[in-house]
Amino acid sequence: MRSWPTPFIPKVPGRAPEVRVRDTASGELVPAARGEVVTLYVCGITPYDATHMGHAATYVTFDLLGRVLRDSGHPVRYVQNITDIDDPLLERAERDGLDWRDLATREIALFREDMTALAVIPPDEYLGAVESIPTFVGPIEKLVADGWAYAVPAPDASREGAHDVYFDVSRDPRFGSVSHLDEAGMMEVFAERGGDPDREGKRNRLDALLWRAHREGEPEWDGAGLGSGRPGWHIECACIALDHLGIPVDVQGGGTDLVFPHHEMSSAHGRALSGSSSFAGSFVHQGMVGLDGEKMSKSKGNLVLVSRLRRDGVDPMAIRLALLARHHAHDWMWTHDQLLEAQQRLETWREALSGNGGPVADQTVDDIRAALADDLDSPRALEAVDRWASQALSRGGDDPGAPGVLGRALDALLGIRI
Ligand SMILES: Nc1ncnc2c1ncn2[C@@H]1O[C@H](COS(=O)(=O)NC(=O)[C@@H](N)CS)[C@@H](O)[C@H]1O
Ligand SMILES: [Zn+2]
Repeated sequence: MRSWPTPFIPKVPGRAPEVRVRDTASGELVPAARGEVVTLYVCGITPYDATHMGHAATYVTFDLLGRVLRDSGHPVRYVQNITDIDDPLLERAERDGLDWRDLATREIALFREDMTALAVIPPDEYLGAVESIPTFVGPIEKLVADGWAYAVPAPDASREGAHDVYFDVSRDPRFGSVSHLDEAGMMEVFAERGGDPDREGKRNRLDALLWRAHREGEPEWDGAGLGSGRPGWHIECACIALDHLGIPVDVQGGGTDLVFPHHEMSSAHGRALSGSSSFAGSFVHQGMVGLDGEKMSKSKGNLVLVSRLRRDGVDPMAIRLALLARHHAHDWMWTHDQLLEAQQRLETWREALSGNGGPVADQTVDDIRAALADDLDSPRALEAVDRWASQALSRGGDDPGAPGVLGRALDALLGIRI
């Protein structure tokens, strides 16, 4: 699948320290890089209601990680999927009287535009689930052959004697090692996030769907020995990560609403397929962005869309700055005031950088690097720039090169083009 144009990334003298991130699985602050090249798998959108502020916060956060990793001397191999087939997409298409493929195409195009406007560096590989389905069939058959997965009769399938296929979570001794939820905690969110705990014939209520036999009116693909049907959600990310990056990946990224079941399950599937004892060196999660007291989500429909703000003439750099002003690890509420503050901050920075000199900026660049290398502490990075700008505006400065150095650092490290 086509991604979007890569923004120019200026060179900045020096380099960031080794980046450390808070790993959800261990709870520890760990180095994001475990070798020279860093492999990064970030879950992509399910293409409808794109691109709301929650999506944008997530992709800007992992864009920041990619930028500071490159700046610290690590090439990054970045892969992202698109869940362009799944129940929620089919349900939304149904609700809006659209063909699900048209809905996906329209929303992916909008997402590309928004990512481009927000100066998000595209993944090296951008894979749709639909185009990748042929690569899921073999691995699912292998999971069955190796005893990790089993068939459940599907009496409502369109073909007599058809079966769905489920992953047996009781076979995985490390199940729960990502979310650290107990069974009750898992059961609390499993159903609302795509699980089917009450499905007849499953060995364990938390077992996850790997392959769904064709039902009347649903799209279907050739599943070879699995029969005609379509893949489950979690196996998609496990297979794409395995095929395009290898398991373990260095970093698995996503929002905190993916910790369970999605990253727990894709980790279980990926470890079973690869034989690796871990799915990722670290799991990094973006806190939930809300609006008016509730998580911004499609089901609630309380969405602030990047494209709508852009259409109203809001500078995408102000949107990005508003997102960077909040630490990625915390949940937070989007307010219009935050956008106004970000616009004001951008104006102040632009004015301070427009002079033909300024205070020496080397320390400011070091402070930005140190903040981002410390679990992507973007609020602290922005405060360093605020200090330089207020000094430049109040006392001026005699370093003619300072605005250029700092302007390039803002672009390369924060993705903020002045
Ligand atoms: N309100 C929110 N705040 C922060 N991140 C969010 C919010 N809503 C969704 N996200 C994140 O945005 C990304 C895309 O979400 S999504 O469109 O629902 N798609 C999916 O979760 C799957 N396609 C992942 S394979 C996910 O990482 C999700 O955790
Ligand atoms: Zn995913």
